[in-house]
Amino acid sequence: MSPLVASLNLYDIANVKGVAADLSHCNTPAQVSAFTGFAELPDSLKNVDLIIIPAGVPRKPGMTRDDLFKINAGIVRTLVEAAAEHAPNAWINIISNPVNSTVPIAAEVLKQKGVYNPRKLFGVTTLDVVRANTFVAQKKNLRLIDVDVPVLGGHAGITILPLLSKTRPAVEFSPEEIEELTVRIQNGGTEVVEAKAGAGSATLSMAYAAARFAESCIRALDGDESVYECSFVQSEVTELPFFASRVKLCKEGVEAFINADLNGLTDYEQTALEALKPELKASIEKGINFVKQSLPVAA
Ligand SMILES: NC(=O)C1=CN([C@@H]2O[C@H](COP(=O)(O)OP(=O)(O)OC[C@H]3O[C@@H](n4cnc5c(N)ncnc54)[C@H](O)[C@@H]3O)[C@@H](O)[C@H]2O)C=CC1
Ligand SMILES: O=C([O-])CC(=O)C(=O)O
Repeated sequence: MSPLVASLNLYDIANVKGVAADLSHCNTPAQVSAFTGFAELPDSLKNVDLIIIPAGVPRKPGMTRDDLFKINAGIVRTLVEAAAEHAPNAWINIISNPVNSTVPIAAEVLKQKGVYNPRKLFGVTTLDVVRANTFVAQKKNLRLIDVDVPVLGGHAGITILPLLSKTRPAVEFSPEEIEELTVRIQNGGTEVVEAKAGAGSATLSMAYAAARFAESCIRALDGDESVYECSFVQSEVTELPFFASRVKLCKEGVEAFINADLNGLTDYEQTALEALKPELKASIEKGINFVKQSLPVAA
């Protein structure tokens, strides 16, 4: 199989090139194409295997990701409707914020279209893992390539739950370091939004994260049986219907949840997990209700 990757409105030309370049070392002849809208998808690409959706407005200083809902909810709904029609079997990677709501929106749209496969719908939270690995490596003078920190929950503020106690290789952190690192990881996106002072949010680091996640999807599609990533997916690891956790990927999408990550949490992590649930639940419900309460799009 030769997985094809269709990407809708990737951030900008530089990022399209960044994703394409990063994917070029895959063993599979992956192709990356950018379209100005999925309706324009050429016939020859109708059966793409992977669709990446980063379309939508970014934050400005002072905004939360949820402030983007008003505009981005409709954009994601429209693109997923088109994806359902043109490539109903494709895996979908949702980057557009607020991910905590846009993934449930996508799921509802796919359900309405009768093509929902929860194993193939992913919210891209890879940037949280990239940040966690980077900050821990810097703090502990480790080689970045050696560090792996699972980040669970969702993709906004306190819903981002880095499990520092599960860092590989095993690392000791003081309570002060845990607090400092957790807050820095949770606020990484906001830090960039403020530094860019109105010129957008994280762009190149997101392109890197999108490329990493897309490459993992392609490897799994191609039969690699050792692919693990954190992602915001339909989930049963907590009582919430969607939750980011480490998942094992296979040709058919999510193969298994790595539930073990939630065993033996520290008191700090357990408290943070309980604290994030009401916000994440509300964001999920907001997305679901947006689709359920919308008038059907005229045929
Ligand atoms: N999941 C994550 O970790 C991250 C998510 N993001 C999110 O990605 C989204 C895009 O951010 P940037 O690339 O920085 O913004 P940008 O403004 O640079 O690019 C947005 C793209 O969306 C397209 N677009 C706008 N309205 C559209 C519509 N109605 N239909 C189709 N395409 C449309 C634009 O043409 C443009 O190509 C934002 O929602 C941002 O919050 C950004 C960084 C990290
Ligand atoms: O913070 C934002 O608005 C963009 C984003 O999701 C991130 O950088 O993690």
